[in-house]
Amino acid sequence: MKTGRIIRSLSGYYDVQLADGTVERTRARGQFRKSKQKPVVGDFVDFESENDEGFIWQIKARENELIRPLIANVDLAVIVTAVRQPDFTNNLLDRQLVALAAADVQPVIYFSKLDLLEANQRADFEQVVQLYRHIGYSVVCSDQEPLSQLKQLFKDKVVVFMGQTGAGKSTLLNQIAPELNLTTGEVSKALSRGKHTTRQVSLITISSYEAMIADTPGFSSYEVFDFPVEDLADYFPEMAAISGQCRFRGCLHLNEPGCAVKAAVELGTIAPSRYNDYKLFYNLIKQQKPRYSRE
Ligand SMILES: Nc1nc2c(ncn2[C@@H]2O[C@H](COP(=O)(O)OP(=O)(O)OP(=O)(O)O)[C@@H](O)[C@H]2O)c(=O)[nH]1
Ligand SMILES: [Zn+2]
Repeated sequence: MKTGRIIRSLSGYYDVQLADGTVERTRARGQFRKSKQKPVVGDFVDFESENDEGFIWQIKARENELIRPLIANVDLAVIVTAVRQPDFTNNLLDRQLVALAAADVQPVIYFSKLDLLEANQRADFEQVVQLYRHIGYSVVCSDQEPLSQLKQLFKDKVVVFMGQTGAGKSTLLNQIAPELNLTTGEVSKALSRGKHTTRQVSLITISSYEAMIADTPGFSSYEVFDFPVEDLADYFPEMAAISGQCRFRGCLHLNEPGCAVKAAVELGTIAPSRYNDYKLFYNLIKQQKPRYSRE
């Protein structure tokens, strides 16, 4: 029996990479389908394979799992966020941060197109950069030697890229891995194929970064929030850090007296934009059809 990580799946076959870097082809047992457990790219599996034939016998427990693209055990997600074309909005970035936190995937914020800002606009935008850094997020700016910073963050990690169309995902990926040769400036083929066909994500080793990169972008802003509304504050790190100081356990930080979060907003230690997005997302989740109940 061998153990490795699935890096690609193609019509019933899986390419599994072993610790020494070699790749072997194998298949999933029929039994997985019956139990609704299906191996996905990123999974660690025990398998057998000889001359490209054999079976996966066991899927190891997953650290996390993204649905679009379907991939398991992701270490980092780079949220590519343009400051212009399209214009930056806190809402979109916070949405993606919340979605990643709910999926238990560590985010990296990458601000692209900073070169399009005039000097005074760039100085103003630094407040946004500092706001997110202060919360504790890793923030990389396109005009501050981004590649060397990303290199440090990516080491030994499995990385997925996400972000709005036109945000600059392909452009950034081309800088990191020119060998991928992605088309930019239009809906790039390599990155968008996943939306319309059954083509699956592959994990590609980028040796100069000592990292593996998913060649299909991750979910973007249009996700519904797929968790109970009571969990929302957990996904705002600066709120989660102080919610224990609220007078009431289970405080939703809306109208409750003695709310430490609201006090922090008034003091300015929590940014109004973040708290507004919290309230906005709270209402959005409330309006969604209830898929979770806590009874
Ligand atoms: N000035 C400037 N333009 C950029 C930057 N990054 C990307 N662009 C441009 O923005 C446009 C969109 O970039 P892409 O890399 O194709 O964006 P994408 O996120 O891959 O877009 P989709 O493939 O539609 O998802 C292209 O014309 C790029 O040349 C940047 O840092 N500065
Ligand atoms: Zn509270």
